[in-house]
Amino acid sequence: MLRTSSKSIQSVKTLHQFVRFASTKYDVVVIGGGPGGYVAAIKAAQLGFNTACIEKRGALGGTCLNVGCIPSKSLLNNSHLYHTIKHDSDHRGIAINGDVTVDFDKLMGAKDKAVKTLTGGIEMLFKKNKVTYIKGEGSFIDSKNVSVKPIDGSEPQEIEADHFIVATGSEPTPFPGIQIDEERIVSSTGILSLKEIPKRLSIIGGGIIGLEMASVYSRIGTEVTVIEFQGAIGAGMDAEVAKTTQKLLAKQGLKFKLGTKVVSGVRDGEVVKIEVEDVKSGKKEDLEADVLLVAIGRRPYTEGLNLEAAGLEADNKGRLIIDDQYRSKHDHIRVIGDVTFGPMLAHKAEEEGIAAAEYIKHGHGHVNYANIPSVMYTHPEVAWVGLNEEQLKEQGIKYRVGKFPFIANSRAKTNLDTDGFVKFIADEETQRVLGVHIIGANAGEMIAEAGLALEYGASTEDIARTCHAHPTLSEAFKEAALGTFDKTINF
Ligand SMILES: Cc1cc2nc3c(=O)[nH]c(=O)nc-3n(C[C@H](O)[C@H](O)[C@H](O)COP(=O)(O)OP(=O)(O)OC[C@H]3O[C@@H](n4cnc5c(N)ncnc54)[C@H](O)[C@@H]3O)c2cc1C
Ligand SMILES: NC(=O)c1ccc[n+]([C@@H]2O[C@H](COP(=O)([O-])OP(=O)(O)OC[C@H]3O[C@@H](n4cnc5c(N)ncnc54)[C@H](O)[C@@H]3O)[C@@H](O)[C@H]2O)c1
Repeated sequence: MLRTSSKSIQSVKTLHQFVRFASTKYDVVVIGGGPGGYVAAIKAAQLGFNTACIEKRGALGGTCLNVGCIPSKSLLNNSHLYHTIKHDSDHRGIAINGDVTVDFDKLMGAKDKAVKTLTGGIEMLFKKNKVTYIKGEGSFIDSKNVSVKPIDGSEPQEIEADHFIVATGSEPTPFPGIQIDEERIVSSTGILSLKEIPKRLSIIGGGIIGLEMASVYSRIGTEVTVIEFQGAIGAGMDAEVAKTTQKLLAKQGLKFKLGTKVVSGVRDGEVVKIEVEDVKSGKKEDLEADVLLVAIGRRPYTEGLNLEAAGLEADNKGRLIIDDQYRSKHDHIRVIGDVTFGPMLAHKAEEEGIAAAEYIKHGHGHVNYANIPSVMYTHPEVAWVGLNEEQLKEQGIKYRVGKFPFIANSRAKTNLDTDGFVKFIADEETQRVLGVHIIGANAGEMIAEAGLALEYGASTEDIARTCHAHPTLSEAFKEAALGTFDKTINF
């Protein structure tokens, strides 16, 4: 049952005013309905709190379900399927009699359907768990009250809560001087909803968004150029894996301009003119594209939240400042997900959502920040968890590497899909798993086994002595573990 605060009852005179202006009180109010917020709200309700979630988008699921993880994976999966059928069928004994073409509207339609089903599913979960879904923009009045501007244009509503969980997410980092119109010069949102397949796509940023979207469009016929400021792609991948990834993506037709600075990007009618400069030599070059994607990272989003009224503070990158229990300077306002510290990943936000609700209820919660997997859903996929060689060298930790290539794995051979390898990094003395880096088909699924190993402090010998089914790609995982302390069997 909802409770109405005595403060607001005192201030109302008529029943009409009471209905319009009474502040509704909850135990827990979550601001933002993305993977962090919606999971926190469900968990809080499951723990017995009277919970509401305020979301202004008009759909639950946040960036991830609406304009991030889900639509991008739909396009990645279906473009991969198309590419495989068109270019990789003949030698598998599959004859295509007739044209294989892309119906771009339907490709986009399949993506929209996946998004709609999943975001609608969260509404059902809210109903099932008795979370009140408030559709509007939440703005702090003070540290105990928020005002909600409903998206249907009705009167603002005041909400009071004992606890707040702020999960307002992130937005694309703008490129100074480049104007996004979401038509020709697009952010990650626009690239997921283009009206037609561009002939030429230039992408600023060779990070995860850049490479996933480069893969989608390259597979369906677009000429793609990735412009990256650093000397390597992959934004934080193990250097050896990043190098192999670039080689394989280049073989698929992607062009890379590494160590290259973008000077300007301007729409000129139906084309975009881009001026770039070699970071080392300073040599300038003019490029032209039909679409330019700006994907140089994301930044925390707090617009409209009225941080000052609640006394919330942000650091110089806009991340809301919290302690190790997600508490802002007020114990009853916690902050999770992209809007605060840590990797901007949906599963990280979800884990924090659970932990924040548990902290409120029990005073303790758990997220292991040393064990958050990353996956890039290109083909082959790239996945990693734990530390990479560069980080270990920096920290002066002695380690051993075990590697196993998919070319020597029987299942990969039967699948005619043998690119990539599994790389284990283990402590030199104890063989404790320190990091796992995989490039290969299904790497994103396989990395879960590495996560479990890290969580339980397994040694590579524990893994090598665990029976893995034959023939599976996971045998490469087992053999790479073996390779850190003994000879591999099949390579
Ligand atoms: C193209 C793309 C692909 C991605 N792919 C992956 C992937 O494959 N795997 C992965 O792990 N991560 C992926 N990410 C990252 C992932 O989307 C984010 O890490 C994740 O969504 C963060 O969750 P969150 O709950 O912190 O914030 P968000 O998902 O951003 O949700 C915040 C929500 O809060 C709402 N909000 C903001 N302010 C207010 C307010 N004042 N009142 C009410 N509501 C408000 C917003 O409307 C939004 O819906 C991808 C991102 C992009 C852009
Ligand atoms: N599969 C996934 O898990 C997935 C998919 C998409 C996005 N995401 C998340 O979304 C976030 C944003 O993704 P992203 O790809 O925008 O960021 P990113 O941090 O992954 O990559 C940005 C890249 O842009 C480069 N860059 C920055 N400024 C530049 C400039 N001026 N010129 C040229 N290059 C420049 C960086 O060096 C980096 O390589 C990431 O934190 C990522 O974790 C995750």
